[in-house]
Parts: sequence; structure tokens; C-alpha cells
Amino acid sequence: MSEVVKFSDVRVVRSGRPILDGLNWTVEETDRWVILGPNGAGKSTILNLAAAQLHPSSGSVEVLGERLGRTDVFELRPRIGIASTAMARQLPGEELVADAVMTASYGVTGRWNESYDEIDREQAEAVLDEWQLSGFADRLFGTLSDGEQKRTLTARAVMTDPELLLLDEPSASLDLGARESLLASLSEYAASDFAPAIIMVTHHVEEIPVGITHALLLREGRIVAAGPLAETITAANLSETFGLPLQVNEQDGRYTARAVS
Ligand SMILES: Nc1ncnc2c1ncn2[C@@H]1O[C@H](COP(=O)(O)OP(=O)(O)OP(=O)(O)O)[C@@H](O)[C@H]1O
Repeated sequence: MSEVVKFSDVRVVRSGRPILDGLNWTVEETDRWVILGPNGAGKSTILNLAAAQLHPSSGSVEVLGERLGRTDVFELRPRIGIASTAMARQLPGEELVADAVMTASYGVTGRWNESYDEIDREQAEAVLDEWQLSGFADRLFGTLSDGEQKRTLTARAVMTDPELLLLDEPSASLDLGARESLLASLSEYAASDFAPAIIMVTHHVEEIPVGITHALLLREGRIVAAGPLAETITAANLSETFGLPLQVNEQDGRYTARAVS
């Protein structure tokens, strides 16, 4: 098994303050990780490092066998699929949904003068179909609901068959039906033998899709616990992560949590 992401003693300092500190973490190619933690814990910073968008202040980060700082990130980034709110903001609202997905194959976020091959079009159609977006192909991205936009972003992130898929809060702000539908699609995708290593960030255990294999719990830039999902998502670990006594239930691979009353 090969390592897709390897953090060794990673520290990120901003405004003189460490926002990540002493992080040691490895993601193998068959892993599907969830990163959980409160606001400001450093989750997005970890994703930005894994996306080769950010360098650590000290320590080392290896992504897909390349060490950040010693590799051309412009060659590395196309191998990584990313769906995040930052990406949503970059996509022009007046872009057709089909084009918003297809532009991923050129690593651009708006159609310009690139010439797309038939194979790009076919791949975009297949991905739209797989993520139940065929009916939206001719709509403008900016006219989609939050849920439809989130689904489009995920479809876009897998368009290029990435070797690493990063999902930043893929189901945040979705209604119950849209959340469950997206989680079911993510579970199906994660179960495929062809799926890449996945790292997703969320604030809520309810948003962990079945098929996630590992969890990293983060608080104030430090790892509280990291390892196989069932061993890591415990009441004690979650209580420490979120700083209040919590109880946790698991049923059929899905989790719920609430404060101890
Ligand atoms: N450029 C910066 N200067 C100062 N502080 C920063 C900077 N960038 C991030 N931070 C701080 O680093 C911390 C971690 O930020 P990050 O966005 O990684 O957290 P997060 O866990 O993703 O939070 P959220 O759940 O709210 O999205 C936060 O306290 C944030 O304010």
C-alpha cells in the first residue's frame, strides 16, 4: 500500500500563532478519511496543505509521493480533485453546469479558448449522470440551489479521475433530503474499487457517509485522536474535541451525537 499523504511534524504559523502544530499523519491509497473539529480548529488548513495550495511553516508534507517545496505544484495539483466553497466562488455563475464540470479537465474555472475533445464531453456527461445532474447540464451554475451546487462541485472534483479527492464540508447547509442523497452518492463512490483516497472535512458526525474508514479529530491545531473510524469516533474523543460532554450513537455505519443532558 502506498502513502498518498504524509505529514511529518507539520506546523503552520499565522500572525505569529501556530494554527497547526506537531501534526503527524499518513493517508494510504485505500483510506477514506473524515476530519472533524470545531470552527477554527485548522481543518481547512490541513486540506489546503493536502491540496498543495499551502506550504507548512516547518515539518514536511508529502502528497502523492512529492514533497511540497521540492516539487512543481503546478504538475501536482491536476492530480488532486477538490470541492470546496472557495472553488464554488471561483466558478462563474453564468457558466453552464456541463461546462462548469468539464473545465476541470483543463484545471480552469471558466470557459475561455480551450478546445475540449469529445472524450472530455463524454466524461463530463458520464460524471453528470453518475452524480444525478444530467437534468441540470444546461442550467447556469449560478441558478442552482445550494444542494445542486454542492453536488456539481463534487462531480467536478472527480471529473479528472484524481488520485486524491478532497471534500470541504460537502453537505454543509443542505436540507435533510439533499444531505442524505449526497451522502448516499458519496458512499457509493467511496465503495468503488476505482475511487481514489478521500479526505473530507465536516463539523458533524451526522455528515459522515458510510464507507469512510478513518477519522482525524482536531482541536486548536492539534490532533486529539486519529485512526480507524469506529475506534476514533467515541464519546470521550468527541467530547475532548468539541470541549463539552457528548454522547455518541452509531447505527448501520452512521453516527449521531448530542450533549449529555
Ligand atoms: N492568514 C491568517 N492569519 C491569521 N490567522 C489565520 C489565517 N488563516 C487562518 N487563520 C486562523 O487559523 C485557524 C484555523 O483556520 P481553518 O480555516 O483551518 O479552521 P477550520 O477548522 O477549517 O475552521 P471552520 O470550521 O470555521 O471552517 C483559525 O483560527 C483562523 O482564524
